[in-house]
Amino acid sequence: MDKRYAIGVDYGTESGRALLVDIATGEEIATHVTPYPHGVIDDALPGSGAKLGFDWALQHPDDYMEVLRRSVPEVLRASGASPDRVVGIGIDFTACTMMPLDADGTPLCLLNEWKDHPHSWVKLWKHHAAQEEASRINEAAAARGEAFLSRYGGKLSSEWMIAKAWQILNEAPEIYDRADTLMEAADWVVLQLTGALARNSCTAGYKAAWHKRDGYPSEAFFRSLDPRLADLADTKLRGPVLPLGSRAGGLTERMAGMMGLRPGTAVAVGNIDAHAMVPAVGVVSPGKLVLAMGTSTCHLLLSETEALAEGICGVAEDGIVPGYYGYEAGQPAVGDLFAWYVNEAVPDYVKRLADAEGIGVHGWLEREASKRSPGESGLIALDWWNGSRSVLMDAELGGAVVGLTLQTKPEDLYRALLEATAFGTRKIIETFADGGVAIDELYACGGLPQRNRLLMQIYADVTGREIKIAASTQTAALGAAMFGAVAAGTAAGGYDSIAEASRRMARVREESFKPIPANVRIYDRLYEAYTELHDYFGRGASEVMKKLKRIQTGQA
Ligand SMILES: Nc1ncnc2c1ncn2[C@@H]1O[C@H](COP(=O)(O)OP(=O)(O)O)[C@@H](O)[C@H]1O
Ligand SMILES: O=C(CO)[C@@H](O)[C@@H](O)COP(=O)(O)O
Repeated sequence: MDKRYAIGVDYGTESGRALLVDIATGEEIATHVTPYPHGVIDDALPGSGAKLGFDWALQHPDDYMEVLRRSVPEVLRASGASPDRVVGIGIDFTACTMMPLDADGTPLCLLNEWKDHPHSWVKLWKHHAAQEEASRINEAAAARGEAFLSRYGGKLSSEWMIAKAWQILNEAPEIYDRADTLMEAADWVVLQLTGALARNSCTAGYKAAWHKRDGYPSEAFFRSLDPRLADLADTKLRGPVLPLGSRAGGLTERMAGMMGLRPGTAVAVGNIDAHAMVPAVGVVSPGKLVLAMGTSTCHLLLSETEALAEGICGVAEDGIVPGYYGYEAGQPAVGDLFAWYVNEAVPDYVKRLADAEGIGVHGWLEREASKRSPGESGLIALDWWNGSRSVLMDAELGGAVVGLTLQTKPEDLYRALLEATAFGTRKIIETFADGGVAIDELYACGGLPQRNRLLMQIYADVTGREIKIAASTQTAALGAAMFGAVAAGTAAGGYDSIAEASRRMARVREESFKPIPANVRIYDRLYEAYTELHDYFGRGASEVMKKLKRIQTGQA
């Protein structure tokens, strides 16, 4: 029988990758990565050099097109697959990564008139400069007893659509007025591919407070924030919201020509990167927590019921796999935290030793830290280098390391940072359980599980649970490809459900990480210390982290 393929395009924080997959077996035939030419723009705008404010993070929309221009033709070339055999294409994206568009769907930052204004650019998920708006949204929603708030653990994040939209309105009303729509980058790329405006239920549900039955928050709520926001849902956020796996449309002639694919090839609605990974590790039923571990970690879980637990970032019906409530929690700095240490704080001698051995700084630190046993360093750290996105949901919190002495070594600190992220994950698991959301099994995917064995053993020891690892090293792109096959449907050579696609295409590795009882006992005690610090700095006993932030940003 002739082979059939799907292409998944995964848009990460620093780069995008295309993956061509055999849909009968899940075999990954070819992959290609395109680093974003402009990277993360957090200092000054390209072109004008206009300086950006504190906590800003932008991207260039043409970088997303560059991934399609380079990586898709490259996977076709490398695989030798005929475009006729590609049944569907799906994409996944970081989120909320959003931008203002004009009526033609052109990002305002690509128009001469607006290109020098920071608010016309794509705001990346980790743009944290809308915290003031987020705090006011949360106060207003709590005061009005808005039902949507409890679906987001009691707080909407500064990373999300409404806070970012309001920041644009507050700081650049002329850009807000000029924007015909505000759109997730995931939906914008689908719009480019198909010409169809089709928002997806995943980003809408998790990032724009949209609900399958109730829609967006009410006009009255938006009006209570600011009368100018009253019609936000009907104007800037308008457009159909379609369930995951829906066919947004077919590839336009122009895009098909650009990528070397067949016009009309099915294109799935967009998806969030972490959420796309769930079916790609074979998880399409409740009780299995998926840790999508990369720059950040997202924790994803399916459930038959809607429980409004404290630890969640969001719960959305059909938000991950249609037919279930999907829960999301997250830690916004994990790989990024380790990267910070390696890039900003590791002494030169470590770099020299690692270079001499040709093993890379992470590899050297992992090896040396593995020689330590739990608790030996006397250190404990809080993992909030990029704020807290779950349980506390507070972007103004910062990191901390307690127990430093003159004997502390770089590998001790590195290990303390790995452990801090594991404690943060345990805190999320326990908060879910306390809120009535059962977790029976742990699965890990993303870039980190294959890169750092010590990290995964620490996670098994700290959580006291076995951790199964995805067989695929590009789980998000694989998930996106699966949704591409579902968008095609069996009639066009794909699948009719993501559960079926997952059964055929997803696998976990034979090897898993199992807890070591002696380590579990020590980590139980260290976790008590973590919880003490977590509650002290995070629940109001000490305002010192906020005080520092106020001094840093020049507030009273
Ligand atoms: N050996 C390692 N140990 C721990 N972290 C690592 C290691 N190698 C790379 N990283 C971190 O992994 C992150 C990238 O993860 P990846 O899943 O590839 O990217 P993304 O989340 O952007 O899709 C970076 O933050 C990097 O610092
Ligand atoms: O916020 C989400 C998912 O909800 C992610 O897109 C965001 O944390 C970015 O994830 P990465 O770690 O860069 O893949």
